[in-house]
Amino acid sequence: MLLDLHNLSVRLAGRTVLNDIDLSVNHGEFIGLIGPNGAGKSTLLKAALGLIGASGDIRLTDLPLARLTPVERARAVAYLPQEHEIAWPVAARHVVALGREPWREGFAFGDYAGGQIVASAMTRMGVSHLAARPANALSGGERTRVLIARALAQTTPLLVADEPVAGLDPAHQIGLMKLFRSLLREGRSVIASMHDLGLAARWCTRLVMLHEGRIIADAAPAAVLTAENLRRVYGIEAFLGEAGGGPVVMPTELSEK
Ligand SMILES: Nc1ncnc2c1ncn2[C@@H]1O[C@H](COP(=O)(O)OP(=O)(O)OP(=O)(O)O)[C@@H](O)[C@H]1O
Repeated sequence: MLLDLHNLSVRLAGRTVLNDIDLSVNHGEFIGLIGPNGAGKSTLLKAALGLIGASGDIRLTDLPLARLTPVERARAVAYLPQEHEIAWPVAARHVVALGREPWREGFAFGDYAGGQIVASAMTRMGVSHLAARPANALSGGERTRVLIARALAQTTPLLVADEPVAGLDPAHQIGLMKLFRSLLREGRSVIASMHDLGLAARWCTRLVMLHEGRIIADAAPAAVLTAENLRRVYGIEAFLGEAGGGPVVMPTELSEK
């Protein structure tokens, strides 16, 4: 098991924001974490990584999270936060190279393998041509892709991404979905929060639907994205169909109250 959450609860400012979450991530899964604004998606991802306090059990790569050192954690899981910001005017290639930090040996002389991994992560995200550009002067979508390249360069078995497709154009959205799927063939897994239900339906192997801090569905996409669940959780009607050999989910209207 890459990640195992049991009885996870989070209270923020005196309010229970996550309630009794049980969730396991195995090798080779692309899990879409869906749910309306404020459902608790970011909180769940942060709590799972130990970035905010939570009660319950968290196991990462079969070990209690608290027993792992920061370097061991960073070798197990890479995290793309929701704010895709880079404040410093450093070259994009240096931002991606930060992903290699957890793997740097004390007195390594040159890092040929690391350099190759950084270059390959940049190629996979289509940002090689931006290598020398100051990262704080990139467009929003370019910055997001640089930060995803950094997470890929970390070569972790698990990638946790908070709204990775936000701000990407349609071609880069689909490209990223295909890239995540290709990681599964390497036995790696991805858990990503998403608002685009069409992309989630088509590319994720499993969807976890959060509503008011609780998991209300955890299954294959078609079983989670039902008319009833969409009405209850999002208050929307949607076209549910099929095209090009895969499911299509297109929100169409607000449900009647
Ligand atoms: N630092 C905080 N202090 C108090 N409440 C918080 C804090 N951070 C988040 N919350 C609350 O916790 C709930 C869950 O927030 P969270 O950011 O996890 O939602 P989300 O599902 O990621 O939403 P979105 O889709 O809008 O990003 C919200 O009601 C939010 O207002």
